Amino acid sequence: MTGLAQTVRAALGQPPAHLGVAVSGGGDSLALLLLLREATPETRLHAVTVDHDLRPESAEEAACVGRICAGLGVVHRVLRWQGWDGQGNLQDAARRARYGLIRDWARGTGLTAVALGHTADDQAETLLLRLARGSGVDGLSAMAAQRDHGGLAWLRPMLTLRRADLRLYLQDRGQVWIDDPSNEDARFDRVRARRLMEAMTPLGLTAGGLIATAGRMSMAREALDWLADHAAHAMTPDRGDVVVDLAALSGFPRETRLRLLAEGLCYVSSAIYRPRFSALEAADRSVTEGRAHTLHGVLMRPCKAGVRLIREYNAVREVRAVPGRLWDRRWRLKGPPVQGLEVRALGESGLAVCEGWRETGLPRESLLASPALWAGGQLVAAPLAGLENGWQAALEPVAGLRLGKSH
Ligand SMILES: Nc1ncnc2c1ncn2[C@@H]1O[C@H](COP(=O)(O)OP(=O)(O)OP(=O)(O)O)[C@@H](O)[C@H]1O
Repeated sequence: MTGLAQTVRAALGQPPAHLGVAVSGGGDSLALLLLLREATPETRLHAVTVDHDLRPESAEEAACVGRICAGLGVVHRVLRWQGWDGQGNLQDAARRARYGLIRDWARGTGLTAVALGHTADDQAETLLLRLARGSGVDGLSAMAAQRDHGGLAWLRPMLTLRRADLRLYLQDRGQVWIDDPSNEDARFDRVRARRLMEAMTPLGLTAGGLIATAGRMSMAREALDWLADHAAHAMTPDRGDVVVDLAALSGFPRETRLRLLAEGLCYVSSAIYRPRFSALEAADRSVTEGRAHTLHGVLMRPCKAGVRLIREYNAVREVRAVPGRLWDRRWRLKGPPVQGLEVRALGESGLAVCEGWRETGLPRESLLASPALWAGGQLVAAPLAGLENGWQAALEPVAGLRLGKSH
């Protein structure tokens, strides 16, 4: 077995019997395919290519990956992106769509893990781009060799391998790869970062050095996570809100408090991304001085115990869902099957109908932004405000939060 294949094998640990491999046809992911074949002969590989249909050649390129796979005896599937809806940034939309398509395909195929071809060079470029954004320890940390998300294990077994070595490996085997012209397009930050790195080498600022930094940042992140775990008792979820005991957090470093605050905000707003560090610092200043603050769609209101994090009514005023489906990405109302009902925020008009709301012990602001069931303008149920009518509100916080886990 070659040295590269040994590294891949070691990074995989115990490889599954069936493994998905995301192959764009570029040098990195083709090397991944060949290395996995060499490193894990007992594993059955299932290759997949997403055709983003953004360039005229893309369909032929996907078919070319199919031919390479056929030559290697590996099953291959092409998934086609249905196109961009014009929202946000095209690159980002394509990337999200790619992960979504691969996830659905993997689940449908019965796979539990998918391997990706990220390399040490990708890590170094990412670190450079994050530095430009002023990222902290989390953003500067190395990518994880395994990340569990969406019911799948996403494996990156080539994180310590260099792109140039992978190219040599392919050349030695006479294996050609597809050069995506966007890899040379200086409109993309990543391409500029790659070029910049070459220019910085004489300064001693090399990919190797950046990767070492990313590795140390990962260790620092582990330490900070450990501290946050030990301070998490100061954050008590309460029916969708979070009550922060500021006194219990007082002995902890500021970073720990900010980390937990960010997590509390994500828990309440069901946001996947954390607020910007500078915004978080401003919010922390306000609440420690006993002032209310609004951030990330969350109202931070002083209370007896410290601060209560409450979903901001304005952020959910327009949010609607069919009963049984997720509302505000975290609440699910469950009840008898009835046609023509809709989930919306309770709001002022709804709260006026809930006579017993004070007995719930929840503040008015929390109830205004709580999920309620409506038949047109008629309130049918508001479980959090004490009007149940056979309906229950179940909370499903976004995955991966410490608060969701510990309570
Ligand atoms: N069109 C594609 N079809 C299948 N797999 C792909 C495709 N594009 C990328 N991949 C997979 O993703 C890996 C990383 O590629 P790339 O860095 O371009 O993607 P990214 O998803 O934008 O990266 P990141 O996750 O770092 O943002 C590739 O090595 C390959 O395994």
